[in-house]
Amino acid sequence: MDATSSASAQPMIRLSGVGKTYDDGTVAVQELDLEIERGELVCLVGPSGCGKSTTLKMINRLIEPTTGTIEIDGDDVTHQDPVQLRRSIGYVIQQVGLFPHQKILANVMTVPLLYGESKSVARDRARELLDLVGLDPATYGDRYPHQLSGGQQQRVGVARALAANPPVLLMDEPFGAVDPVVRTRLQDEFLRLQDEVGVTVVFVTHDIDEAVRLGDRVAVFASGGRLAQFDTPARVLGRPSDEFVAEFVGSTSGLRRLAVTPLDPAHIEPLDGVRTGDLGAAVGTDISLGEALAVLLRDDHGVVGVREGAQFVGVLTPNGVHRALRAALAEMAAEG
Ligand SMILES: Nc1ncnc2c1ncn2[C@@H]1O[C@H](COP(=O)(O)OP(=O)(O)OP(=O)(O)O)[C@@H](O)[C@H]1O
Repeated sequence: MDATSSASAQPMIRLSGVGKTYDDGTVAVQELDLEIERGELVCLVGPSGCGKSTTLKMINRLIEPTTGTIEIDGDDVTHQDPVQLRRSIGYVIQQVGLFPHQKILANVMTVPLLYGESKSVARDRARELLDLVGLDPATYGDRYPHQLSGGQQQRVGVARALAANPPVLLMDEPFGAVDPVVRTRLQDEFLRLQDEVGVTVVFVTHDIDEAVRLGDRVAVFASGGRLAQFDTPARVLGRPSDEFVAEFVGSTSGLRRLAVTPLDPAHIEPLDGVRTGDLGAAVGTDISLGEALAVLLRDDHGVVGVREGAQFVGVLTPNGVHRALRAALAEMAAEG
């Protein structure tokens, strides 16, 4: 095995036996073991005060653990210079922390400049990043932070955190302060962006809907910093590991689970005889069952086109979706 393959075989972030007891005796995190793969998006979720933020801040050493070790890409973070470490890890928080007296472009440029890039390289990089987060640099670059909406400021925060090309991005309730509609849009955009950039993300939220929507895996914390379950969204919702998780994910977990259950292609029906011009809405083949149901309910045509790229490959009908729902619900019931 060469150096590259052994490096990529290990998790990007590994917490082993990590604990934090604050000076006043508060146990914020207990004996935490967590391994996060390269390119994975892991959500830490749980009720207020269960140790999510403390865990996140131990990864970039804003807080020192009392016990255990934390490795990033195989290197123990406690052996690294904290300032250097923090520069190499992106960090996005709810209070974006943009410099109020600097224009947006200058705000994003700070990071490449800090790394010793020339002004012109830093400016190009900042423009590219603003574009990446969906803000036209020509429109927004010359504005000051207070001239942007909360959601737009949050995007700038994400752009700035990505400016150093960090392998790891830590996010603490980044979309917590924006209204639900903007929040959903930011979540969608962020998922696309994360896919494109391939960065490993640890994302703190107290909102189970946000966690199952974004996370490849979800770590559910119980109070006292106990990790109650670490699993895929579908399994956390479908097979909670204990009473606490079951209660936390709530009684609507069946519905939530549909949102993370992919539509089985077996339930897409052939196009036979349907003129694509007659189809109202169209969806992709990677749609979730929950979305399929929602689109069908919204659309008055009763038939929704399914596209792969530009090509129509079939249709969704109320019958097909009904069959898919029954199959998925039966599977959930069988899993108990
Ligand atoms: N500096 C501190 N000194 C003492 N106790 C602290 C300190 N910071 C946090 N705590 C306590 O540690 C526990 C975990 O806090 P933490 O902020 O990690 O929780 P959280 O899950 O992120 O909560 P929230 O969702 O409310 O932000 C809480 O009981 C909190 O009161």
